[in-house]
Amino acid sequence: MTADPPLVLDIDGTLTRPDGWGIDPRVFDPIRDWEAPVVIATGKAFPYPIALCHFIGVPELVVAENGGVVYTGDDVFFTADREAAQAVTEEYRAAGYTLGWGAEDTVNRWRETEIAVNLEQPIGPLREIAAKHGLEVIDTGYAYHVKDTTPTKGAGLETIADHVPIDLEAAVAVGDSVNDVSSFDAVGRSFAVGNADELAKAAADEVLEDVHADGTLSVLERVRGTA
Ligand SMILES: O=C(O)COP(=O)(O)O
Ligand SMILES: [Mg+2]
Repeated sequence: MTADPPLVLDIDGTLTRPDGWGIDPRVFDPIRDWEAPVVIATGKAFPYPIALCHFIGVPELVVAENGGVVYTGDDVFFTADREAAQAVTEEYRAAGYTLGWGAEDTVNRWRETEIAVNLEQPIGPLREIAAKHGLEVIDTGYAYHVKDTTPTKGAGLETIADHVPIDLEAAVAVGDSVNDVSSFDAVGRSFAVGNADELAKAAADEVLEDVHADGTLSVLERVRGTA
């Protein structure tokens, strides 16, 4: 008997339309019909992947904020707090910069363990201030994330596997950027979409030719029923 392997899916760059922005609607049905757990592992704030699972109609298994927030379907785990990142961005603002998301800032409004900065803002001073506070800045290609160095998507996956039956050795991960490298290390098989950054490409077992959701859909077709 064959089964589907568990999946670990990144959002931005991975489930997005091949032109780069917005979820590609073609991913909804394969995810909904997948006959094994699907974990959404993202740098986005907690409500975004929860809403994605909700609207697709699958159980909420989520690693959010690059591992800062983990949800097993029953319990939420926080592996950092927002205060240090907040202090960094306050200093960044005091130096005359902005986070770049406008007054209401829905990107950070519900973010609990890190802060994201728009890519149009200068990263040099952000990195300098973050380093003074013992934090790191990672560039996902969609935002700069000011974060504690401890949380990672991969560690979040281990937390999920401690609480729900999911075999990470059998799991397949798809991603596009530096924040997916730890996911790739945590699972049995990993794929970088064609648009992935160099770090993700170097860490993946295989680099796909197809970009964004085209790449991810090709993986789903290939690994369906192979566990
Ligand atoms: O929040 C980001 O910058 C990127 O999000 P992702 O991890 O889902 O690609
Ligand atoms: Mg991504």
